[in-house]
Amino acid sequence: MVMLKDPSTKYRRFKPLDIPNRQWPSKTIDKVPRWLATDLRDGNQSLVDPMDGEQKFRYFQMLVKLGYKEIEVSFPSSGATDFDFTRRLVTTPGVVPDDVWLQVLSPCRKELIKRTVESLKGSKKAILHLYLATSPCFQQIVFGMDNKQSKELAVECTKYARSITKDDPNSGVEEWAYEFSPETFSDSDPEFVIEICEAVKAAWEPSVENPLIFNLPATVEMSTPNVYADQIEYFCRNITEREKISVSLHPHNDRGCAVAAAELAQMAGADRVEGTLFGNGERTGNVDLVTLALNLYTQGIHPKIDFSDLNSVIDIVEKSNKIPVHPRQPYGGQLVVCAFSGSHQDAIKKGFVAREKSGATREDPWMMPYLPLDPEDIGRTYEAIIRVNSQSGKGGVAWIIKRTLELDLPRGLQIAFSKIVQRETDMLGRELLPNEIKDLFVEAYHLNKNPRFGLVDYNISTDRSTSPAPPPPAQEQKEAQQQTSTTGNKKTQSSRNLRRKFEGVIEIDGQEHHVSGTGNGALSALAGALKNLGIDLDIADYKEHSIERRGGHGHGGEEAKGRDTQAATFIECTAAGQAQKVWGVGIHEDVVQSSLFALLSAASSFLSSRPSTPVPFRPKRSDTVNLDVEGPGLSPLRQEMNGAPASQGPDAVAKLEAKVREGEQREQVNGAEAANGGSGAS
Ligand SMILES: CC(=O)SCCNC(=O)CCNC(=O)[C@H](O)C(C)(C)COP(=O)(O)OP(=O)(O)OC[C@H]1O[C@@H](n2cnc3c(N)ncnc32)[C@H](O)[C@@H]1OP(=O)(O)O
Ligand SMILES: CC(C)C(=O)C(=O)O
Repeated sequence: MVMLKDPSTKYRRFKPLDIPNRQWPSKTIDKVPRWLATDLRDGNQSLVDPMDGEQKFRYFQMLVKLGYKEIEVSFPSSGATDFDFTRRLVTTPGVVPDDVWLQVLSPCRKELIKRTVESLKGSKKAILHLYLATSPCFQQIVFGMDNKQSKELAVECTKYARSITKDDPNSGVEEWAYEFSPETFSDSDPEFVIEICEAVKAAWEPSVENPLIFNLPATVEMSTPNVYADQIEYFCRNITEREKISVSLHPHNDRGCAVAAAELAQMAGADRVEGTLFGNGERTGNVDLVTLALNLYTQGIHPKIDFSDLNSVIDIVEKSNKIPVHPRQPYGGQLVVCAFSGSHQDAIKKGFVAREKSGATREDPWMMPYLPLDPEDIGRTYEAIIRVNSQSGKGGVAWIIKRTLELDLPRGLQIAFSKIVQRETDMLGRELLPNEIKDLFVEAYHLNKNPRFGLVDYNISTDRSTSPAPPPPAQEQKEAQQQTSTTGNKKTQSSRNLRRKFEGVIEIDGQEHHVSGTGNGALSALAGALKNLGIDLDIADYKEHSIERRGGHGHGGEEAKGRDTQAATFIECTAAGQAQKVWGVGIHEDVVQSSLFALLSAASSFLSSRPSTPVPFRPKRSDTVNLDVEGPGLSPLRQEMNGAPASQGPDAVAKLEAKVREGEQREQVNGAEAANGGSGAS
């Protein structure tokens, strides 16, 4: 079987209504309709496994909690489950609030109407809902009835219903309302719909205070939504005693336009909408009440339904229906507050940064690229907004780091880290979760543990052996402003433009060593010390900001307790004479220490980026070595390391590594000798 070449022979084009002076296109929706949730009836009847009493009960309680005041709870004549459930609602004290209407559905069959009415005995507010098909297709095929017979049956059943409900003082219900649905309204002759509804109205005799509900279902959605709106406008204009009528919509979603149909039809004059949460229902479903409500909300109209915790609603709906909410479902779908693609993430991130900077409160106007609704308003978190896969760019990655670690990465570091993330997503072939990205960052920039270097102790002092320094480069101006003489965390004010001396103990690959170096500030003094180790790094970029955090990362895995302020430092280094750039990150309560950590982080990355390269020089444990002074026999090796670009190829690197290992072995022998009573001098 294939699609027809000419489908017009089989499918007739829908003939639109001729109402040339239609008003609805220039109307707007400016009020909340009456909502009727039919999840427990129309939704339930379409499930593979309809809900049991317990599931219906829990679902009902959720609908009440959300704020629905009219709930179609069952088709009581269908069997014990629905009948007993209705009885349970009516007879369990406190379950149905006084302002909530229980609605039940019955076909136009007297014995079924009677049973239906019985199920409500004892309730406060009840809506009896009868339906009868009015479209020629249904009349002819299903019922074998013409218009006249349909009208007679509708009137007869309405009169019967009236006699056992509002006209019966012993009905056992405090307040009755009546709803009639000309089923397949969307495919019915509009004039006949008016005719049958006038007859039903006359049989029921509604009042302004207690209007009759004419529910006009698109039982099957058969046309574009504007046609449905025309049909509704036609009905609203032509039905008499409009003030005694509540015009209700019941759109199904066969063409995927149920939401649009419901919205245009409200513009056309409807007062009430029937639907289900997330659109469960026959075939393609009923109109989605969540979308309708939140569409209103994002137009500044509170829908009177509280979706503040949409996730728990989804949870109950999915468990009860045994159907997952589609990841792309408007508002509720898992993916609808997420952006994977780089340019979307970038725009959203910029949007949030701008909002934060402007000091906007939660109530202030929402202006956010790609996000029509503030996810927080429906209980969804910002963390979920940006998700990272191989389509993502630096903006999204930076956003995740901002949210998880409170770090504002400089642009260059964003680019560098996003390459690391990209490599990982390409390798894994899947999305990376925020925590995985955070862990990747912590590992890449050694926030928990620097694999090669550890700052054990240090002292920054004025280097009195040298003359005042020339004007400092960018990062050192920053250092100069800090101008601290620091021992551990203690700082004292010092004079400007004096050279600094770093003296300290650095752990290198597990062994502690005394090192020293000088520079225009603490950072460059450490850089000087590293240079003496053969790691010649120039600082090309330096950024720093403070972070207020509760707990979180510190170097060496220390957890900061309580709320405290820390400094985050980002340093980009170039290896002298090479194009290679590496970033280092440091976090510490002390700003100087934070920058020293950042440099050691960069140094570690620099070495690690050169495969299997050990630290060029490894003095013995406990040796005190002033590396400002060239150690005997060290210089050639160090020079080789400095001068050996990674591009020299594996052979060159291997040779170099062999030399280094030889040197290490020599040192170990020396160390053993020293331990056995040697002088320990290098
Ligand atoms: C558009 C809608 O969603 S309408 C709601 C549909 N929901 C349900 O049907 C769920 C509950 N239904 C049921 O439990 C059963 O179908 C019952 C109890 C209503 C009827 O069961 P049965 O008597 O076994 O009939 P069955 O289901 O086989 O067929 C439906 C019958 O009702 C008739 N019928 C259908 N709609 C209506 C109506 N609105 N008014 C009167 N009769 C109707 C059909 O013509 C058919 O009659 P027939 O047996 O004389 O041909
Ligand atoms: C009973 C009616 C309202 C119905 O469910 C429909 O037409 O879809």
